[in-house]
Amino acid sequence: MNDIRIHPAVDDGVRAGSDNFAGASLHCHCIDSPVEVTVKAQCAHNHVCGCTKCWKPEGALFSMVAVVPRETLSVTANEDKLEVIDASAAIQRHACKECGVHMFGRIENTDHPFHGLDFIHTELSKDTGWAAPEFAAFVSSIIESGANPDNMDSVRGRLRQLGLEPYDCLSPPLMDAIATHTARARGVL
Ligand SMILES: N[C@@H](CCC(=O)N[C@@H](CSCO)C(=O)NCC(=O)O)C(=O)O
Ligand SMILES: [Zn+2]
Ligand SMILES: [Zn+2]
Repeated sequence: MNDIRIHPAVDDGVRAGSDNFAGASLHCHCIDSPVEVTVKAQCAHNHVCGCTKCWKPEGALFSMVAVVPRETLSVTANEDKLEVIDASAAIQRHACKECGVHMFGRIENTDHPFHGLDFIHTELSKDTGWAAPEFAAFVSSIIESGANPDNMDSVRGRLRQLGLEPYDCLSPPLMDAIATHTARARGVL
């Protein structure tokens, strides 16, 4: 089961972040003039994601993605290299045109439960203070990217071994938050 590679940041064990960490800068993979994004907050809900939309480093089965308050994030270099991958998606992912790395995902729909939060890939920072991933989301979705359906027990077993409980959507607290937002929007709560 150990030969299942989830993501480079977790394959050798999940590393805890630092308590008094207040953010750092992220860079894309360009050697020349990399895009720089500066975040002035610790991230929250860091998780590995199996969905087909999140950016994954070469060869990784999962992405690793977290959220920060939108107002704590700014593009501080080479913003002209960024483009939105899919303007129709709930999360508008701003990626570098040259290296393809996603620098941040932003939700512009003010009715979306996670409006106000930006999605970032903390591995793009050389700083190790970022909060560690806490769970695995959209695990079954890796099959949509071509993962072998017969391997799913091993994948879920490896995730549990790493302390990353596997879910086929988001974690229960986040799913409850989405449902609460929806119930309030419908006036039933
Ligand atoms: N099976 C689909 C699932 C895609 C999906 O719903 N992704 C989630 C989580 S991404 C971060 O955890 C989501 O919020 N999507 C909204 C969006 O990406 O715009 C697939 O794999 O494509
Ligand atoms: Zn780049
Ligand atoms: Zn995802």
